[in-house]
Amino acid sequence: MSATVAPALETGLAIRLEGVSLGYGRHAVLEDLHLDVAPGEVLVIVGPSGSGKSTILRAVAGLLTPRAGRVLAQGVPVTGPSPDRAMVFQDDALLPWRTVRRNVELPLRIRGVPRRDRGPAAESWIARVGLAGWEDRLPRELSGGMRQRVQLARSLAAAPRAVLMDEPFGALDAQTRGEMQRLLLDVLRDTAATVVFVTHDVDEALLLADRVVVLGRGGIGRVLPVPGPRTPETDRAGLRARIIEEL
Ligand SMILES: Nc1ncnc2c1ncn2[C@@H]1O[C@H](COP(=O)(O)OP(=O)(O)OP(=O)(O)O)[C@@H](O)[C@H]1O
Repeated sequence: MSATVAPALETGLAIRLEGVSLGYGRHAVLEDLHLDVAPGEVLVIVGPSGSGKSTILRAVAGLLTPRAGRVLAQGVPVTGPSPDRAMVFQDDALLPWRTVRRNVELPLRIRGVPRRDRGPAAESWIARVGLAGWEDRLPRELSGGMRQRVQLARSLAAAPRAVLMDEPFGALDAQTRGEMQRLLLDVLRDTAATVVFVTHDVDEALLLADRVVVLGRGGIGRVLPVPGPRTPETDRAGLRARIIEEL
């Protein structure tokens, strides 16, 4: 009898900030942050411009080394970027000379997925974000909303264990933004990834989050659980008022 070993299911990353202080050169931005993000959780950091939201995300991504404390991913200190932690930016971060397909294939290549498997995997994600038929276009031929769809496909194609999203819909018009929020909720249902999402829009935070972290002038303020279900219809007026009070 041959024993078969089931492959380990990929789960979301547990992320922990342990007494983390962040800054640039002599400029201190945030001191002594403590935060736990559970595997598979959607944690949204909301705060005004300049409060340090992107700075926290950069530290989790491994793009900024803490001045003190540690960022841990699954208990292991983060020392640099990893394909396990995909980033999605507000600005279009696609490679302009690569087609949609070749942009989405990129993380698959980095992950070591064989060439023959990259195309089908990329195509399925491109279809998933509603861009079937656009595979061979260049980013400049797409609208801003379409480019963010490609970024979303690219970030999820290689099944990262965490997705770090920095105001990904900030530059979009209200209607496109609403479409992208619904798309994100939809695709996240099929992944186990932990999501850390940064926004200054309280309504966006309440729509997407399992928990909202309020980043105010004194650093991390309250961490508030958001009641489900995650639909635009759920009334979260009381919570909204509390968050705005904290900001
Ligand atoms: N590369 C950098 N060098 C020096 N200072 C920086 C750098 N990036 C950000 N800062 C400073 O760090 C602070 C926090 O910036 P950060 O971009 O994290 O804020 P934010 O909350 O994401 O703001 P926004 O919503 O406007 O993007 C600000 O005072 C900013 O000027």
